[in-house]
Formats: sequence, structure tokens, C-alpha cells
Amino acid sequence: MEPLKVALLGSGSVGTQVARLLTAHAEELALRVGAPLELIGIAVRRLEVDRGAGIDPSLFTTDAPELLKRADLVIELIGGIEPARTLILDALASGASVVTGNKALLAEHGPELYEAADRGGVELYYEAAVAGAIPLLRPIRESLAGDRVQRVLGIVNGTTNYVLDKMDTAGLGFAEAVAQAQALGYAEADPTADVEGYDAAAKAAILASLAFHTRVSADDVHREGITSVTAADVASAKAIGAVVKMLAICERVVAADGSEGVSVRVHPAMVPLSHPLASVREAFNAVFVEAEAAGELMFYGRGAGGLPTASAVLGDLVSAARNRVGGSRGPGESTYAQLPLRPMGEVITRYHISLEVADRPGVLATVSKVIAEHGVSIETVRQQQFPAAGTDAGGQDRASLVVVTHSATDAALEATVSALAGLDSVAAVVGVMRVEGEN
Ligand SMILES: NC(=O)C1=CN([C@@H]2O[C@H](COP(=O)(O)OP(=O)(O)OC[C@H]3O[C@@H](n4cnc5c(N)ncnc54)[C@H](O)[C@@H]3O)[C@@H](O)[C@H]2O)C=CC1
Ligand SMILES: N[C@@H](CC=O)C(=O)O
Ligand code: NA
Repeated sequence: MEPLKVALLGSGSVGTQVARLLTAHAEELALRVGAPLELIGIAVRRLEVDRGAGIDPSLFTTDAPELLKRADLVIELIGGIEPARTLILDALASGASVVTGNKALLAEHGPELYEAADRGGVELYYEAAVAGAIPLLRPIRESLAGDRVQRVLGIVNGTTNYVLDKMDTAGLGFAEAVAQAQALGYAEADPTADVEGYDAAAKAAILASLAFHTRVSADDVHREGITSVTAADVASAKAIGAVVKMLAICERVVAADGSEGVSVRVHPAMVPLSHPLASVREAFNAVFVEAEAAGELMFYGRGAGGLPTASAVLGDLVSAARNRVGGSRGPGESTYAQLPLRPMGEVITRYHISLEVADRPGVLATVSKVIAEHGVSIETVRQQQFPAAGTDAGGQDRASLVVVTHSATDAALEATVSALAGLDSVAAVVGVMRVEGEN
């Protein structure tokens, strides 16, 4: 059988490992595909960089458009929107199947890329784009194609999990933990994408699109990053037997009139230690998928890092290559449901509210009354030592009050916090964080 020509775009953390594995395992991969996979070139920005990994230096080129023209299969690992978008569109138009790990691009331009793949009669695969090495998109798209997914909940960003874990268990500062995640190859080229939640939002959009057969873009996702998470929040979580995690939550929601919609959000939240997500450490990811018939499924593994991510890329490459050898195509985009996106205010959640209050009789009653007036009920209320753990604020006439609510709409909880902030007896709202995951 004629070799299939593979062009690789990008030789960074992931691309270098893909090139290495493609070369090292060439014989086995050929047997699995039914044809040799010939790496015909690697597009890079600068030729003079030493990339090691035993890659033939003659493969490197700075002319990505020219390289694409000769390829049957293209792997895009440069990241970002342009030139990745144009290069992928050109590859699909020229009849090459494409494998990418580029969640930012998929969450913004997914439909355009799918349409180009359809027009070209080729495939677009991106298992690496969400939760790195973890097989997650294929199970949702294929294994669960006969079921109805209700909810996808998990940790999908390795960098933020690493940072929060190091703040919690090693007492590391935010900046130091981010620098470590960068050095380990977990972070995006610009780590703002990780810590501000853009990366998780893109992944959540991809997950929701596949799970609910609905086009969801990154802009549809309610996004809050971890830059405002303080050492005090981490300490407050500990005090209630929880840990702070950056979550992605995609839910099928039913309105009062029975119509279905979708809500998608990413934000930090306190997760009880008894919940399996609480023990996800370092840059690991874990995702729960709840489906009507299957019930709860859990996916766990390395969500970031060059080598683990390369595994997902090569899995997709083998699939696309096999289909090419067999003259078949895998499933394309499925958006028949087109469920409406529901606003954040309708989401049902719980809040952990940390207040600095006047230390005098009647304050607790006033705070409780305001909470009740908003239709919110209290799960626990606690007067903490003052100053509260992890803070250095304080005054002798002040007390620290921590309220954990029962479930209510996010809008009601937000209004509750605003009303509390306006009380004379409340000196400051020290911290507010959602609490997710059953005890
Ligand atoms: N690092 C990780 O853990 C994971 C990364 N991804 C995704 O995989 C992709 C690659 O990520 P990394 O390897 O971590 O990024 P990286 O920043 O280490 O590598 C990207 C490489 O592409 C090169 N590049 C940029 N523009 C180029 C151009 N026009 N032509 C040729 N080369 C160009 C850069 O010089 C760099 O060497 C991104 O889309 C990222 O979101 C997905 C899952 C995990
Ligand atoms: N920057 C991302 C890389 C994988 O998608 C992360 O930290 O999860
Ligand atoms: Na994956």
C-alpha cells in the first residue's frame, strides 16, 4: 500500500512528541493503519531552534502552505486562531483530513471547519482538544450516540488544577504555581487563556456541542477564571471540608414550560472532599458524564502535557488514516437539536458567602432575614475566629460570618449577596464562591 503523507504544523510541547512517536512507532502504526504513515514535513516558525527528540532536521520547513499541498493527513499543533484557521481550511479543501488539538479555534470556528471537511469529503478530529490524553470526545460522540446526555461536569484545564492544587497543598503563591505549570508544558502559549478560564470555556463549548447536538461557541459559556481566588478562599474551603476546583459544567435544563435548553459555565467552585473531583491533583483532569440510560460515567487522566496529549493526537491520526485506507468517513457535526442557551441566572447552585460583620447582637438575625427574603435558605452558618483564616484584615469589634446556602438560582444568590453588602452591619463581603458537587 502507498504511504499516507502526513504534514505536521507546529513543533512545540505537543508537536515535538507527536513527531517523535510517529517516527519511533512507524512500523506498528503502519500495521494498525494498513499503510505506512510518512511524515513528509514539520512546519515551524524558525529553523534554527534545536528541537532534539531525534527528529530528522531535513523535515523542518517554514513554508506551511506549501507543505500542506503534498499531504493526505495534516496535524495542526500551532494553536491560536490565525494562521491555524486558514491552514486547516486549505488542508480540508485540498482533500486532506485534519487532526488538531486547537480548542480555541474549534470553539470559535467549529461550524466553518466542519463545513469545509464536508465539502472536501474528509475528516476533522480533535480528541486532544479537550482533556488531553483522556478519551472523552469519541465516547460522547460515538459510544453515547444512542443515549441522552444530561450533564457533563469536570475539571478540564490542567494548568488551573495544578495552580489550585499547589496553592492548597504546597502553599505556593499564584504566580509561582503558574510559572511551574508553564515550565511543565501544561499552560497555553499565553497562560491568561488558562487562568482566566478561556481555555476551559472553549473546552466546555466543545463538550456541550457534542453532548447536546447543539452549536455552542465559547461566547455562549459563562466564564470566570481563577485569578480572583485568594489564599483566604482556599482556607475557607478547607474549613468547610472542601477544596477549590476550576469546574466546567454543561447541563441540559428543563424550563417551567417543559422546554429543554442548555447551560454551560466554567468557574472556580468549592467541592466537598468526599466528591471524587476533590482528589484530582496536579494537572490531571476528570470529567463526569451523566446520561439518561448509562447513568454516571467518569473519565480520568492526564489533561495536559506534550506526551499525553500526543497520544490523543496519534489516536485521531490512526482513525483518520484507517478511514482513508478503507474509503470511509467517521461522523461529522451533529447539531439537529439546536437547544437554546439558558442564562447563568437560571442555573441552580449553592453559594459560600464569607462576611465581615459588626460584632453585636442581632446581626445574625438581620443577615438570616435578608437571605430568607430572597427565597434562599441556609445550609450552615458559622461564626469564625477573627480575622478569618487566611486573611489579615480585622478589628476588635468585628466578627467573621460564613454562610453556606442551600440550592437556589444563581440570580437569587447574586441578589442576596448584593443585599447583604448593603447592610449597615456588614462591613465587607470577604468572599463569594459557588459550592458544587453533592456531599
Ligand atoms: N500543551 C498541552 O498540554 C496541550 C495543548 N493543546 C493544544 O495543542 C496545540 C499546541 O500546544 P503546545 O504544543 O502546548 O503549544 P506550543 O506553544 O508549545 O507549540 C506551538 C508551536 O507552534 C509554533 N508556531 C506558531 N505559529 C506557527 C506557524 N505559523 N507556523 C509554524 N509553527 C508555528 C510555535 O513556535 C510553537 O513552537 C494548541 O492548540 C494547544 O491548545 C491541547 C491539549 C493539551
Ligand atoms: N493549557 C491546557 C492544555 C491542555 O488542554 C491545560 O492546562 O489544560
Ligand atoms: Na481528550
